[in-house]
Amino acid sequence: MEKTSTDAFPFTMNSSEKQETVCIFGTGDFGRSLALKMLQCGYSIVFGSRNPQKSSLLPNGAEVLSYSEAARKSDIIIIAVHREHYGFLTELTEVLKGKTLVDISNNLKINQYPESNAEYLAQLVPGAHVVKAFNTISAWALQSGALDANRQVFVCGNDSKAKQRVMDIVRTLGLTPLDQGSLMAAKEIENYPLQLFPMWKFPFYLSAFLCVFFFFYCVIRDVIYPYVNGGKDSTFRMAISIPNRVFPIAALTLLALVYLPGVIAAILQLYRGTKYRRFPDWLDHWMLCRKQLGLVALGFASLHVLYTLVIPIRYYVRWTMKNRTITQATAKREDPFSTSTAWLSDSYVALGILGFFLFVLLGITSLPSVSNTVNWREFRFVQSKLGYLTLILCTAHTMVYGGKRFLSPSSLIWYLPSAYVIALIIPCIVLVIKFVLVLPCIDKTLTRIRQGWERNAKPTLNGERYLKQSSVHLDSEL
Ligand SMILES: Cc1cc2nc3c(=O)[nH]c(=O)nc-3n(C[C@H](O)[C@H](O)[C@H](O)COP(=O)(O)OP(=O)(O)OC[C@H]3O[C@@H](n4cnc5c(N)ncnc54)[C@H](O)[C@@H]3O)c2cc1C
Ligand SMILES: NC(=O)C1=CN([C@@H]2O[C@H](COP(=O)(O)OP(=O)(O)OC[C@H]3O[C@@H](n4cnc5c(N)ncnc54)[C@H](OP(=O)(O)O)[C@@H]3O)[C@@H](O)[C@H]2O)C=CC1
Ligand code: HEM
Ligand SMILES: [Fe+3]
Repeated sequence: MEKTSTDAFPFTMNSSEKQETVCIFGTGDFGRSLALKMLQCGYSIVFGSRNPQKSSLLPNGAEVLSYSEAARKSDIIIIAVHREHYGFLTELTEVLKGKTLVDISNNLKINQYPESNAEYLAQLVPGAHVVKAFNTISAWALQSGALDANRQVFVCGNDSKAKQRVMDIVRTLGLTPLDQGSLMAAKEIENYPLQLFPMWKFPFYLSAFLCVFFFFYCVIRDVIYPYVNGGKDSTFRMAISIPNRVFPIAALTLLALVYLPGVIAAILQLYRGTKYRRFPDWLDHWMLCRKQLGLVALGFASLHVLYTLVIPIRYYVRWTMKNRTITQATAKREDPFSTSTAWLSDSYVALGILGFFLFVLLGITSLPSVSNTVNWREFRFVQSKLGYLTLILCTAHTMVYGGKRFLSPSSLIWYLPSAYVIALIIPCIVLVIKFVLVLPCIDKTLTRIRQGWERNAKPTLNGERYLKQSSVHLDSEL
């Protein structure tokens, strides 16, 4: 279908509305940036200011009046003033009656006040329609146009017409309005810009713990043990060898922890015989940050691949190979070619490559621009089915890497097994339980539960089942 020029923009104002006048209270950073952007988009702007004569640096074309005069010029007023300075608005109650006030304010810390700034504004000026918007956009981004970070503008308000008008303005500015409902949502919207990677905390802390634990574990086995038992200085291993153990082990462990909650969820649902009971908080939170866990795991796996690529150029590897060649030459001995070793080493590398390929595919599908193009079944197929295949390949890669040394007593050092053996524990548990869950007899019951069947549902007169009156309590058993 031929795209006409008007379709090029998601939303354009027709010429009569072009001159819509919008009033902005406050000639500070945000007021000025927003005014500039709105003037560029065809609005006419009138500022309300404490000192109209003194206001400088204002965009050309914007009028500056006192607050009360400016309020008379438009029925939509954007309050670009800090909440602490809202007091003067009570004197304007009459002139603001029936008008739309847009609260854009943020606070310095989460839940700084008992009520949201928008609800506070609504209390100060009860006759006006308060709409929350723009607080997630920075003045700088508005001015510089660098809106890549976040184009989303969360909007909420009790009056749907007023909210719609604000959303139209948001669209005209090339931003994406997200209706969050009534003014009760304002508190969450105000807390949003103050959060710092809320879903990344657990994955980051867990990764840090895994790296530190396995680093020291490998130092004990690879540096301290040879030193204590032979005075050998292997500290150089801390540069590449040990990180190239820690990173892949962290990747494999985190990958397994991405799929463990789904397995626990399934066991819980089977045990309870229903899906209508909430998961315990720790499991809910764990499930909600699987994406972050998976992406951190992919990061570690990528590091491992990079470290592995440099193995052949390392001085220590080249010295060892040269030395081994000279030793054989002087001893006139040639190590026989071992097909099984060749098989083992090529297979584990091949498994690693395939596992990493799928790992990257999981990462790509989690990009919003990609996940928005697939439906939920396709998304689940990649994330769940191919996700498990990734876990199987990476686990197999690690097992075959161990090869003949795997679980052999000779690889114990001070009774400590090789680090990769420990890394295999969680993935193997997940895969074994998953294998049991997909057995037809169990899978059939689980599927029925997930389709709404309940083990203890009481039958009713007309034979229909209705849900057990299990109130949705938090299940504190676990
Ligand atoms: C690189 C990488 C990127 C990733 N990106 C994403 C991503 O973008 N988005 C994402 O979600 N995951 C992402 N993941 C994590 C993981 O791939 C998905 O969460 C995947 O869907 C998990 O599949 P699963 O079979 O373990 O569990 P699921 O398929 O999620 O769940 C198993 C069953 O448990 C039940 N269940 C699941 N969640 C709940 C719940 N909250 N309440 C009640 N029942 C529930 C369902 O009935 C479901 O059938 C990523 C992982 C990696 C490695
Ligand atoms: N800066 C940003 O990037 C963002 C800011 N916000 C929100 O926008 C609002 C304005 O922020 P910003 O523009 O940065 O703040 P500024 O301090 O730069 O400007 C605030 C303006 O409020 C007016 N004002 C009215 N009464 C008072 C008073 N008693 N004391 C001080 N100023 C008063 C002043 O305008 P005048 O002198 O003309 O009266 C002043 O310029 C805040 O609520 C902020 O949380 C939201 C998102 C991003
Ligand atoms: C291109 C992909 C990959 C290649 C070429 C590769 C190659 C290798 C190599 C050569 C080793 C031995 C390293 C050494 O001896 O110093 C190794 C070990 C290992 N790899 Fe990979 N790998 C790949 C992907 C992965 C992925 C995706 C994972 C897991 C998510 C993984 C997990 C491991 C683990 C746990 C070890 C054992 C580390 C140890 O204890 O020494 N690998 N890999
Ligand atoms: Fe809770």
